[in-house]
Amino acid sequence: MSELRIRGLHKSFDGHPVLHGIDLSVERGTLLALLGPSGSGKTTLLRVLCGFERADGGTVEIDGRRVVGDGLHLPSEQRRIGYVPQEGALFPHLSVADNIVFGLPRAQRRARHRVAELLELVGLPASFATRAPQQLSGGQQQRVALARALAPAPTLVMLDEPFSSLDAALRLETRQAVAQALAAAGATAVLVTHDQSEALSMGHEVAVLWRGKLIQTATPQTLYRQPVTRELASFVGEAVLLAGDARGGSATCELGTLPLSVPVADGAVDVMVRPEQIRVLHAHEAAPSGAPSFDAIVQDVVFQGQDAAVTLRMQSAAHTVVRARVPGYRSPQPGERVTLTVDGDATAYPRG
Ligand SMILES: Nc1ncnc2c1ncn2[C@@H]1O[C@H](COP(=O)(O)OP(=O)(O)OP(=O)(O)O)[C@@H](O)[C@H]1O
Repeated sequence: MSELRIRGLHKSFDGHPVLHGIDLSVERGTLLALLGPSGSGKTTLLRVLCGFERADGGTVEIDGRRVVGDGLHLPSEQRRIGYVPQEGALFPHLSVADNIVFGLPRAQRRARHRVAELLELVGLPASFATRAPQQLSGGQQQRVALARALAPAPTLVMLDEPFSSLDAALRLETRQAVAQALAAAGATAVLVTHDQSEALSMGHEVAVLWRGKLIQTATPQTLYRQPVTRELASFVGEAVLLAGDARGGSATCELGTLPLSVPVADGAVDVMVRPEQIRVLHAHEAAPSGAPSFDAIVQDVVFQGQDAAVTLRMQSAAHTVVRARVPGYRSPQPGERVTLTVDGDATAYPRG
């Protein structure tokens, strides 16, 4: 059953449309990542759902109850939404425990209702209850913000770029802790982010907002492997795009004839593969039997430890330049002659 159901939602500011007819459902107990570039309307959608902004049209239902539609605009406090903002969300003059119970009825506040249980849920020791927020790291503060959002047992939890102020190592650790806490609480959640790796790693589903429209809602795997537009392919990861010709469920391009994950009409296409699908074989290595292979010269290597980004000039008539991503320990040298093969399916976008 859908915990959140949005139909035909519109919102404009000063006559400029920001959300155009959004349709979206989030199933109970799942985490939906709402991904989009800056200015695509993510925050506006979140603010309309929370009741901080009025929609111009459309409907919103939370747990089967209409909160927006036909002139209805239920106040935020009646929507049973837990909200985790970007940063600075905790009251500095209150202890961790007082922050957690802040939104609860007075009697529960006094009884420090479920503080130890909620701290445990977000992976923090019970002894943190008496600390001041300033005595916690940024990631720990965001976990307390989540505990506070979960305290009133909301129907829906909204997280607005909650990791953006954390450094890389803390971000990974906090993401994991938050995902585990949401799953353990059985929460239905919407995570707003412009970070594709965050959306792909945390979302059960990812919805992509592009210039105020939802252009694709899919599992992380499908979104990454079969993005619906070339622009989206480049936004959710690195994309290698080559001119080609589609015929009978395959496409032929400078990297050979590749099976298509989704068939398209025969004709001129742009073929998309991911850089990690391009295997770079050193001169002494043989291509897997039967696999077409292509000569190339390494132009540039950016070594990043775990892996390396390799720019290659193909030794075909067009001398096309492609980018591959290889494991760091297999990183080739600039100027090296190599052989390329491609693993897996491609995605094609009809031209014209
Ligand atoms: N209160 C407002 N008044 C006028 N225009 C607004 C208002 N709020 C947002 N906008 C405009 O709506 C568009 C979408 O903004 P929004 O903040 O929703 O995007 P976003 O995807 O959350 O971006 P970011 O990732 O940068 O936060 C922008 O063009 C913005 O200027």
